[in-house]
Amino acid sequence: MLSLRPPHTTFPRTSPWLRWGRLGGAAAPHCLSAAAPALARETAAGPGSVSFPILVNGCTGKMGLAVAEAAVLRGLHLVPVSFSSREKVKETIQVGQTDIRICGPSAREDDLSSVADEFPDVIVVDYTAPDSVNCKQFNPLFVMGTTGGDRQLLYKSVQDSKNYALISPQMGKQVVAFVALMRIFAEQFPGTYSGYHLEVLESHQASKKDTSGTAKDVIACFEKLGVPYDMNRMVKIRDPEQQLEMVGVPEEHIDGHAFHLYHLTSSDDSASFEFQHNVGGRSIYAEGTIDAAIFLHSKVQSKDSKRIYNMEDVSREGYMR
Ligand SMILES: NC(=O)c1ccc[n+]([C@@H]2O[C@H](COP(=O)([O-])OP(=O)(O)OC[C@H]3O[C@@H](n4cnc5c(N)ncnc54)[C@H](O)[C@@H]3O)[C@@H](O)[C@H]2O)c1
Ligand SMILES: O=C(O)C1=N[C@H](C(=O)O)CCC1
Repeated sequence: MLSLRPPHTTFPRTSPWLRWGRLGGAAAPHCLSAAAPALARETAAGPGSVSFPILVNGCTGKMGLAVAEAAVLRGLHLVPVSFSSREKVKETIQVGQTDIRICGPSAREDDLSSVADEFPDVIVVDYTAPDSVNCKQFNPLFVMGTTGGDRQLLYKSVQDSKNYALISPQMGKQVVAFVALMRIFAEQFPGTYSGYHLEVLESHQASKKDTSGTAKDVIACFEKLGVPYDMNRMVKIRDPEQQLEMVGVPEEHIDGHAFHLYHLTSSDDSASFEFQHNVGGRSIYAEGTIDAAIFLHSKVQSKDSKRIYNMEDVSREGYMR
């Protein structure tokens, strides 16, 4: 079933998922070249830069740690506490010169209210798990990178509180721009792909509990373009062996990657279109998150009338490095 003919000579009838095996080794390094420079190359805050306290929830996880490291390198003041899941509570984590005390979820509202007193302008960044998305933030100014949970409720609670927040399931600026492009595409050419069939595949680390929030946003654009899609049909790959052999995820990124493929086929199979965005590691998200925190801090300082932002706002206002 695997087509080995060059893509321009064929309109594949096979599942694009199967064709990922063929794309594997060759495509991955090229796709991964979009990743941001390694965090280690970043320098501390330069002239004209800002500094404010930042508290990162989920520091025992991959994103939380990457964001904490990026915060230090960008000259922000890392608050030495972090919320995590119950089993990690005894841990202390060192990031730069800061020893971060890990607190359990139950401490979220009580023990740490003193942090908000001590650091009134602290921005809280959350990279935990879908089941904590709707927990009340002890501090009203936050950047929500965690995906899943009840998103409507999340927006409603921020709206009701009239506080500031930046919420995005996608912090990587190149992917944010791709999703924005898809949105504009759909707004300008609604219904263009009516009658087409859509296949969506997403591959993430085995620990990812929810469906990709980015894929959901892109699918909403395809729906405007005329292609209805049942989310239950999405192929979600979480098995490391399949990821290595079929998707072509490099081994070093098995624990942290986001590979997406959207494939459109016309009803008579005479035309097909394919969109991909493949990211390995956490660096583009960590950098984007710091950009988001700096952006949100500036909005709070200027008492901006808009209260809830997304990454498109950050990018459009030139905050993404
Ligand atoms: N917005 C983005 O651009 C973006 C990028 C990458 C990951 N993510 C999302 O961020 C989240 C974290 O990703 P990760 O790769 O760091 O995962 P991870 O599993 O490496 O880390 C999650 C951390 O959260 C902690 N945790 C789990 N449940 C918790 C709870 N109820 N309360 C507090 N802490 C809890 C865990 O102990 C762990 O340390 C996921 O939802 C993921 O989808 C978003
Ligand atoms: O869990 C991840 O890894 C990612 N999740 C986001 C999503 O759900 O779309 C995107 C970035 C990587």
